Amino acid sequence: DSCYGSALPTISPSTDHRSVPWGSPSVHFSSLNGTLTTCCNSLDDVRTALDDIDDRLLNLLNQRAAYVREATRFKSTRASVNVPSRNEEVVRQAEQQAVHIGMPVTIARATFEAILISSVPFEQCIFDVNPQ
Ligand SMILES: C=C(O[C@@H]1C=C(C(=O)O)C=C[C@H]1O)C(=O)O
Repeated sequence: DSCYGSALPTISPSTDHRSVPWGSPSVHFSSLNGTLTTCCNSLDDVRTALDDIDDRLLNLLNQRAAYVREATRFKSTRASVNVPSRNEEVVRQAEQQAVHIGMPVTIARATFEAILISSVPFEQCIFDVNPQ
């Protein structure tokens, strides 16, 4: 729907007070034995799933930080640590992939902007603490 685009629409809610849960579970996934499962039946169910995904994201971000650290080894000057054109390419690729896999583009863009505004200072710090 319209909330998956790169610009979010401003739409006032059709009703402001709803009996919960409204709608029907919208997360469909294959469980271990291959049967189709849906989630969720409670806010606790939702938060348990989010906590699990956040843990996996942190592990991936840890791996990414290890490669960012490695990139520093190929930079000869501090000024060459930050590469704005490459930063833009990383965000643009994330936005394009988001469209491709049908995920909200606003989330992809904001997430990768946050990754870059934290990765560059991290890489600069690694550069600074490693005198040659
Ligand atoms: C990792 C690099 O260094 C910096 C960090 C980047 C990143 O986290 O993806 C991208 C570009 C650079 O600003 C690189 O040059 O590729």
